[in-house]
Amino acid sequence: MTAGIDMAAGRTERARSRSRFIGLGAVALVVVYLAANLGVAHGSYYVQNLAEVGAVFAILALSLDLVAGMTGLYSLGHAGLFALGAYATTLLNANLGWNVFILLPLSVVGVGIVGVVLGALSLRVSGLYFAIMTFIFTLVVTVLISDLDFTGGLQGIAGPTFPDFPEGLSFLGSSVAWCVGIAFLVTVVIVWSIRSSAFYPVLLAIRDAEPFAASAGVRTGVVRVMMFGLSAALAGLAGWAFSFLGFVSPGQFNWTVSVNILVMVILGGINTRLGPIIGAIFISAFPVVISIDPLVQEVIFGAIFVLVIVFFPRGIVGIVTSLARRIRRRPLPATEPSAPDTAPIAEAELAAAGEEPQVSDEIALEVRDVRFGYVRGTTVLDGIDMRVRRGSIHGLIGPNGSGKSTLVNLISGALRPTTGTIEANGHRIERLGAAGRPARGIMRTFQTAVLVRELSVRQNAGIGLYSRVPRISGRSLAWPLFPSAHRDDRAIRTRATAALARVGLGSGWATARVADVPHGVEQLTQLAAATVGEPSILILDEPLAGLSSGEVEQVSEILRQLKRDGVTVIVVEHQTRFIFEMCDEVTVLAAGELVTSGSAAAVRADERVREVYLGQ
Ligand SMILES: Nc1ncnc2c1ncn2[C@@H]1O[C@H](COP(=O)(O)OP(=O)(O)OP(=O)(O)O)[C@@H](O)[C@H]1O
Repeated sequence: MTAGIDMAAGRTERARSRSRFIGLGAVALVVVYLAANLGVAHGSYYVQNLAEVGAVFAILALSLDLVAGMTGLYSLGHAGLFALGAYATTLLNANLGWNVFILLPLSVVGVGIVGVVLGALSLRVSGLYFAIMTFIFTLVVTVLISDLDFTGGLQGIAGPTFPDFPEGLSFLGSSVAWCVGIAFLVTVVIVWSIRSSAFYPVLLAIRDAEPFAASAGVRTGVVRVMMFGLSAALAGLAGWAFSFLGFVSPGQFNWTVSVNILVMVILGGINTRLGPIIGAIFISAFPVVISIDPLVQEVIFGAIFVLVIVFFPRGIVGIVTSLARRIRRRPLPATEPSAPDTAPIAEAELAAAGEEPQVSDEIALEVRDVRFGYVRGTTVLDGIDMRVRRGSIHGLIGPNGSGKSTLVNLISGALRPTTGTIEANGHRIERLGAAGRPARGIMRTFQTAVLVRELSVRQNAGIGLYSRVPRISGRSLAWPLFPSAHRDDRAIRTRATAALARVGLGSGWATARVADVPHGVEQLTQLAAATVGEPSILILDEPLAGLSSGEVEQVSEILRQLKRDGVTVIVVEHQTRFIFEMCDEVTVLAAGELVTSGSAAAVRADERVREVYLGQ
């Protein structure tokens, strides 16, 4: 007991000194930033221009990393968005005399709205098609600014003059250097804040494991569009700041600029804190500092880029972090989740539970006359009825291709039935998307674990709490500044740790990256993510696939415990022995039709089941 208290005290002390360290680090960074900005603002024209252009491109690279790195949207539209910010500021100032400080929110919000519209249109397609759509956007913008009379055509137009500091502040030096520097700082704060927030794992889930994110309650399409809007707004900010550096002309915003911004992100290190900044500084400063023949320079750039992509896909920062990880690497626990390091459900807890709880007669979930076909005119499920009693373990079995996963996908909202109704906890849910299920108390796992491989086991488990954290996306813009965010971080961590312990994954696994853990641990992590939000209905699609006999026994124990906790469990599984041992009731499908549904004993004895499923 004393040891436990001492350990807790030790942890608190460590946490305190860690946050003191982070606080001191933040103060040191601000001091370094202010000193650097002051130095630039007093520097020569050459130094100022180098730093200002570098900072503008760093804003662009960070804004692109928000979508390319965090949500997997490789945009080639950022030069177009950048141009809109720069031209809007220049033209509205030159022609209408609007103040540059009024043009700041206008550029940011205006380009942000363009980004939302472009994102909403382009996100109907993905991957390569998304890149092409956004590339076309940049082409259209550059054609327009080249051909229209009032934009100054190919010659361009002189940008507005940024007002100097008033007399008393003239010791600060160049006001443009501060303007660009502050725009850069604001971008860093927003992007880093999102990276440090509880929303960040959710974004990576949208990128790498979309069905998992949707099953946790994330409206993935909406979040993608909003992220693209935010990224566009930051590109608009870069354009606003850039307009004060001299002339704006079409050549500064053509499609090669979009490619360059992407190269900055990838070369520096995609989805890393410093990578986009390092990439932007390197690519924008290289031609200025090393003055060589442009052709030779292009060749050197190309060679560096190819080498990095082939050998170090995570860029310059990736090289450093993988070296650091190699030095720090800690051994993982034994591969069996029931090994000593893990914490299988406590014996005492099981003993205290006593007799198996009675299953109530209340219906938790009812499927009525559901029909579905993947292609119009075909039928995969034909008039399925299924009633699941509250607190029961309900098995769903049938030969391969009988429609079990399809039915599970209809219940969990990944698909919508052609006709028929689905009612859960007294609410009709058949028209509600997957993201609406957690609010109705429904969570699920997948046949093949769908997780974010670069995140830890605990971070993945925490994603299951998404729908329980209020305004998580909005607060992520300034996450460290909200006291409530610190409370949420702690709560997510504590609940995810507890959920992992409930499925037998002790602290040894919690911090391991999913990419490094064995299959059994992945399956249990899915289970922890699905149960962390304490759903009333849990759907498990083949939870035993690929598990060892020890792990199967462990999953059986977990199901028994869930039943004791009053959770209704629907389980699809091929291992009939497990199904008939574990389940109160079983529904059998064959070729998309209902064969029978009833108590496990009755179904087991049913001749039709033996024929269609057991092959007897
Ligand atoms: N995305 C899809 N598009 C078209 N047809 C599909 C799709 N997914 C499944 N099917 C078809 O629907 C039918 C039912 O498939 P489903 O995966 O639901 O069966 P299952 O009982 O879960 O099979 P298994 O036990 O092999 O996972 C099969 O004929 C399958 O080929």
